[in-house]
Amino acid sequence: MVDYNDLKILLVEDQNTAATLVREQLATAKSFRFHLTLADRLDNALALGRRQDFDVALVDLGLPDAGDGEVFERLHQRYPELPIVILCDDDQEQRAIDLVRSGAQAYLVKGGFGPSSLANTVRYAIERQKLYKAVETTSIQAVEAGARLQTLIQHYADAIIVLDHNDIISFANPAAEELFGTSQENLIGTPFIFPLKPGKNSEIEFLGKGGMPVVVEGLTSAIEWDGYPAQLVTLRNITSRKQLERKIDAERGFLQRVIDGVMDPIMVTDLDCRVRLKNKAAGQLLAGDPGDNWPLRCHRLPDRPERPCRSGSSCSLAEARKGAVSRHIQDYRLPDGRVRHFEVEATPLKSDDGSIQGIIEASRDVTERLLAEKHLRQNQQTLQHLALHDPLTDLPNRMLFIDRLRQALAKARRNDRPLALMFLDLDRFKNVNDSLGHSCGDLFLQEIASRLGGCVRETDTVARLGGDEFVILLEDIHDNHAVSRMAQNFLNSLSRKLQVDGHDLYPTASIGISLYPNDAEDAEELMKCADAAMYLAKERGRNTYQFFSAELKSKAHEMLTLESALRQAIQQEQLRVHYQPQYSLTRRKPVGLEALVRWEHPERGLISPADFIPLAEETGLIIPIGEWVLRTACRQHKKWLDQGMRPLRLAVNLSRRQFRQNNLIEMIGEILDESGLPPELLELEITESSIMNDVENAIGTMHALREMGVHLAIDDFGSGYSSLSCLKQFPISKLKIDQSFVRDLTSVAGDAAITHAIIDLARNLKLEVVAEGIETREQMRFLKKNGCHHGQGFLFSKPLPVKKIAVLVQNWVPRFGFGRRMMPALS
Ligand SMILES: Nc1nc2c(ncn2[C@@H]2O[C@H](COP(=O)(O)O[C@H]3[C@@H](O)[C@H](n4cnc5c(=O)[nH]c(N)nc54)O[C@@H]3COP(=O)(O)O)[C@@H](O)[C@H]2O)c(=O)[nH]1
Repeated sequence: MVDYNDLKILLVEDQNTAATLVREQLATAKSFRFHLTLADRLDNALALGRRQDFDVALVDLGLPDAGDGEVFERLHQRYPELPIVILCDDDQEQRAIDLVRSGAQAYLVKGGFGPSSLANTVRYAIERQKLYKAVETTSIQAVEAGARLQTLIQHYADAIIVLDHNDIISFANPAAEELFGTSQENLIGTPFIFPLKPGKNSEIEFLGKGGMPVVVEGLTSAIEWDGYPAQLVTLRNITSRKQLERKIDAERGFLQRVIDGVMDPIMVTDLDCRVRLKNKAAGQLLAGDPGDNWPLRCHRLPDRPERPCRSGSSCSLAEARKGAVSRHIQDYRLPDGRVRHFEVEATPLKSDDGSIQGIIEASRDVTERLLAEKHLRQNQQTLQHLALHDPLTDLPNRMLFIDRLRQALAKARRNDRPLALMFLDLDRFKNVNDSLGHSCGDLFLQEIASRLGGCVRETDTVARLGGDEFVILLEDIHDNHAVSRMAQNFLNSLSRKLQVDGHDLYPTASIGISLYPNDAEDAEELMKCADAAMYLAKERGRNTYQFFSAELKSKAHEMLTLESALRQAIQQEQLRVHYQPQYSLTRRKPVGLEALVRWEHPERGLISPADFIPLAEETGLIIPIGEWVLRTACRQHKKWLDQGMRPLRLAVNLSRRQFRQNNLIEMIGEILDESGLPPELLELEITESSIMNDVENAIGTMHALREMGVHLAIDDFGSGYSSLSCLKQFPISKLKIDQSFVRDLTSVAGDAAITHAIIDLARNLKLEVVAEGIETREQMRFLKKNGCHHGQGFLFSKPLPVKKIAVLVQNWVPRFGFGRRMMPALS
């Protein structure tokens, strides 16, 4: 700061007079107070300037050690901010003016100024220097700012272009050169042809350097340039960004096409339930889908517009937030109004850091599947019902009954309560079936089922085991009297008149009763006891009921013991086959042999098949026993043939169970093959009841056997219920008159008449006829006289073991009235 109260003035003057004059004039002027320092040489002046800061210097042009103007130049050079006033002579004025142009602030011509003009000039010089300094500082700053702006523009990444009012480029920065691939000189003066909207971002695409497509984002704004209105255009190269965007778009498009190709709806929602991505199928699902306006709220919105989502356990988002995959069934109402069921699998959408961003929902229309499953369930229920119920009466079948019985037993055991089981068998139901036909039989059984159902409490169970067998489970019974009353109720209810197909029927039944815990403790035993009691009821005249008794118990026990002994007998080969000859009553010679099984018990001796065959039939043991008998007899007979015995017909019994055996035909074929016995020498005896049980299947089996060449005979004929119309269809070759008729044919007129009728029937049907159980000559004569072809019985021979029968057959001599000589029977 200049202090005019203590102005420091350097006077550079070599002449004392002139110096004194200056001092005096300054003092006289009194314009300011000053301190004057005199330097008479340039060296001094420069040295003084170094030691002290002067406010102003008055400099004489000529000094002894410096030439014209040199003083100013050196001083100004050394102290450029020091204001200098040149003191010159008249002839030096031009030189002084030059020096003012070179930086001096003012000049005074010696002798030409007074005190005030000197003081004013000093003050003027100081102030001018200050002003100059200020201007200089401002200029420098302006220049620096301009330079910085220039640098920015030069290095700015975006192209900057200035267009004049004719859209001619008047300025372009290096980035513009780079963008357009040409120099600034070329650009300037060139028209700018791209359309840009003022104040708005516009995208322009053109071919840049090397013909490569370039995309720029341009913005234009109005400016003043060199005093004229102009447009400032900035262009940002967004080619890479665009390429990236296009790549992303392409990938997104690809992804979209891929998921659009998936027929099932796929949807990605964010945590705000907004749909971020969806495929075509999902779009079609969303009723009211705003199309391009998506992302829309989550798919549940159409249902519940007031809430973003049906939260709760079924909400996929709730599960996804926990990071779990969830599956649920979701109903969608399609735009056409139909409601379809979708199985939605919701998987959490995770970001790279594992945080959950949203949810991926893949849905599948399972409407048809659910429908099919529903039908399947219904079918299964139906099947299950069918599996557990009797199709004719809709009563529980054996399987369900046993299950209920077991449950009831468990309950009875827990509660320490007795229960009763009734085994009910209709009396002579077979007659109904045979005489009125199966459809009437079915109606009959349905009515019986309904009557039985009407007699029981809800807690009791009535079931049909098959055929004419029913079982009834009575729970929570109080005493035997109550059970008796119930049994009598059943009998009473059944015995009411029943009309079937115009026929009046009066059904009766035999009921066997077993009690828990008195008779047995498990289901199977209870059933056996009731069954045994039912047989007793049958024996005692039918249409009655019987409780299981101790006597029956011991009989049942006996049967059990027999069963296990019979099993052992098979294993230990205690069975034997005996043979009984069959004779031609006219030709008086053996025509056949019947194979009959025997059980050679180690302790009890020979046991009759009548004692074990029924049990074997009941337990199924008849299957291995029957096969063994057939195999043994066929082998034996072949052996006899090989030994030269005359070919006789071998008769083997086929039980009811064997006859229904699945592999019967294969088994017989295999035995014939294996034994080598000609099939025409084998005759299978089938009882009437075996055939009549299931006539249709029986006929099929018989035909198959006939085709093999095997002969068939109906055993015990007359004791069953063969319908004559059926008989015609049977491919049989023989009827065997039941021995019950033969036994009394000479004494009971009815038996003789039946026997006669059977023989006539056989003749009419062109069948052979054989009478069994012939014990007397009278019987034989009667039969022979009435045209019976063959006979079998103790009169000729009892069934004999292998060795004896062979002797008998080989040494056969007619007797017993066949011939003249009478011989005792060989047995
Ligand atoms: N499924 C099979 N059943 C068989 C088999 N072996 C025998 N049986 C059947 O057992 C029942 C009893 O047989 P069995 O004690 O052998 O009695 C037979 C003869 O001994 C007996 N018979 C023969 N002649 C007379 C006689 O003059 N008087 C008289 N009281 N009995 C006599 O008849 C039985 C033969 O019967 P059938 O078979 O009907 O011709 C019996 O039902 C056998 O069928 C076998 O291996 N499998």
